[in-house]
Amino acid sequence: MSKRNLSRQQRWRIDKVQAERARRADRRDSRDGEKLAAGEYGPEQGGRVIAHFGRTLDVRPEQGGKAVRCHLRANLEGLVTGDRVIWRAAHDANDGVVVARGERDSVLERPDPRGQLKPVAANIDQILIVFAVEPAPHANLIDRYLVAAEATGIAPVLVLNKIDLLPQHGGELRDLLARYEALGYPVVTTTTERAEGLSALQARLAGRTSVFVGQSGVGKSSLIDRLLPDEELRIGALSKDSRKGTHTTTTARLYALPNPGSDAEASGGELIDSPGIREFGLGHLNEQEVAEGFVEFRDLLGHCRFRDCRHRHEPGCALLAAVERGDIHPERFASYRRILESLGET
Ligand SMILES: Nc1nc2c(ncn2[C@@H]2O[C@H](COP(=O)(O)OP(=O)(O)OP(=O)(O)O)[C@@H](O)[C@H]2O)c(=O)[nH]1
Ligand SMILES: [Zn+2]
Repeated sequence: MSKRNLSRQQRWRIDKVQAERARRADRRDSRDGEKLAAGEYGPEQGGRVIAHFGRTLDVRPEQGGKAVRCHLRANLEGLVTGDRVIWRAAHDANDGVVVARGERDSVLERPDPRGQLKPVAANIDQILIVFAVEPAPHANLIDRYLVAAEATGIAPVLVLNKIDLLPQHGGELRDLLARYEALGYPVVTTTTERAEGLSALQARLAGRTSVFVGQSGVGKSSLIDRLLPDEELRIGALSKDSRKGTHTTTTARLYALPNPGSDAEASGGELIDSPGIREFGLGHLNEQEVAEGFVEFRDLLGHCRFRDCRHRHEPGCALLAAVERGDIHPERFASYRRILESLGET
């Protein structure tokens, strides 16, 4: 539902709250400035944001150890979970201050209530699109997720869960998966019903930062519960002290996954999760971006006879010709058309 049409009074109240926040941040920042000048903070070190609550962040030190609650210098805006930062630990307390943000390899954005794209997480290596034997996926749904993932520039991976429910020969689902594998997408199968049911997924997660997306009921929570069995890990490995003030927000959190093997020190990979990340919309994409989200279209785009070809019935359309030849699967092309039709609906 859209919350874009805020009443004037609501707007005024929001502006007032924001102004008060900014004033508080300014006061805190001038205190930080004094403390920094007075040498009350240790040397600069690297870290990664594992959660954020407004201007307060939890930062995991690069060299390991518990996360530290930090605040931001006023000149730093828009930090998100997954960001790499430079920070300094306070000498006299169990907190710190973030002084700089590192370059981002990637950023995941979502529309805010006003419809503006806002970053929600950074430095993600792969988007795991979870679907399941039940509820059976519609090819169009997988394509929608793939197009949205392609638009972020982050590599998508397809995860078929609940393979314990798969009929003997795999049926239509196997054919569907083969189609996506032929397009170059990695496909991983999982089940939470068997001890080794997650090993292919764990291998895929190792050494990377991932997010899970997918329709309701496909088993995202079940998978994540199995990957992070330890409640302590889920809370984010904060020290008891800094956990006290933790707000119960729906902020994105970064979790270090335990290595399923015997070597506890090796990286099992990292996971960034929040309800806002799991839901995935296409509303902000235009026609060109949707077309580019179909990997097999890319080399053909720009080769239609008419420069403004919309790939409907135009003569000399490179996409339609590729469908004719069998180079583009008709169901993928139908998906493309259906996504275009749905663009204006949200
Ligand atoms: N048979 C079978 N059932 C599973 C498997 N994984 C999850 N389920 C069941 O599927 C149902 C939905 O799982 P959830 O983990 O809640 O799904 P979700 O994707 O997190 O759903 P939302 O929270 O609505 O987004 C639950 O009843 C799970 O027990 C599996 O591998 N095999
Ligand atoms: Zn065309």
